[in-house]
Amino acid sequence: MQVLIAPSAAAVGRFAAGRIADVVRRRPDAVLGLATGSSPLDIYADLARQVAAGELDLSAVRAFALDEYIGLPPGHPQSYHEVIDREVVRPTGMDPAKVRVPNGFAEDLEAACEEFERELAEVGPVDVQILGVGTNGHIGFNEPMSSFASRTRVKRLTPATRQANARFFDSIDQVPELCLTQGIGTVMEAEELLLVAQGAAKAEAVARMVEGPVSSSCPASVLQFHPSATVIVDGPAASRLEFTDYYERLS
Ligand SMILES: N[C@@H]1[C@@H](O)[C@H](O)[C@@H](COP(=O)(O)O)O[C@@H]1O
Repeated sequence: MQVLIAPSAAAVGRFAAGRIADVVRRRPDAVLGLATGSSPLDIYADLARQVAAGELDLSAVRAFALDEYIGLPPGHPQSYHEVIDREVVRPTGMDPAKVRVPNGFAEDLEAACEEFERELAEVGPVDVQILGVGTNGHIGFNEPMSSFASRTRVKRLTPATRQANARFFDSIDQVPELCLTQGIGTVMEAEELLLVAQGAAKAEAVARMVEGPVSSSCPASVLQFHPSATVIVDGPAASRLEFTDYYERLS
């Protein structure tokens, strides 16, 4: 695992976007793994800036989102389908026909998970998977105690995650209780994992992920087993790390 400490939250996004842009310049139809949440927003903003400046073309990229709420109607502004469209696809000029989000509104959710996995197997592997980390160490919506072998499936959100995501809704009652998420086994098949975290609220999760034992009590710790995982954090998110001499500081 490579750990990089960036001088600011914005620099985390800029540096991660640079890595992704390099992959797409080498392979214009690269397969990207997209994450939602606040953590990757600076990445998407920087990619959009590069596209607007004519430095990057994302129109041939294929992309798969990590997760989706169950039960939000199509078009709901907080459904991840909408979030990905609004924050990633439209600003960066990706082709919506090449972007897949698990279908949380399917009548048969198991079949929707199988179809998502089938398509990922056909188009994949994912070249670069973008990840954030929850304060409880979750990746995607793989909450603590998720199996490291898990595939795309229905999961129940923990009260802590519903509370953390309530800021995107009018009240916590509106936050769905169930979701679809790529499994940890699914995520680990990506060629490269790029996890970003900013702010002191993530410091403990970052320390457990990077320096703690590999355990499903902190799902993100599985990144220690990935052959090509990079964690990019700002100073506050790095503040609980003990072995900082071993990590690279970006300038
Ligand atoms: N499902 C998402 C994750 O993909 C995200 O990485 C994490 C952290 O969110 P944030 O980046 O907003 O802190 O929790 C959310 O619930």
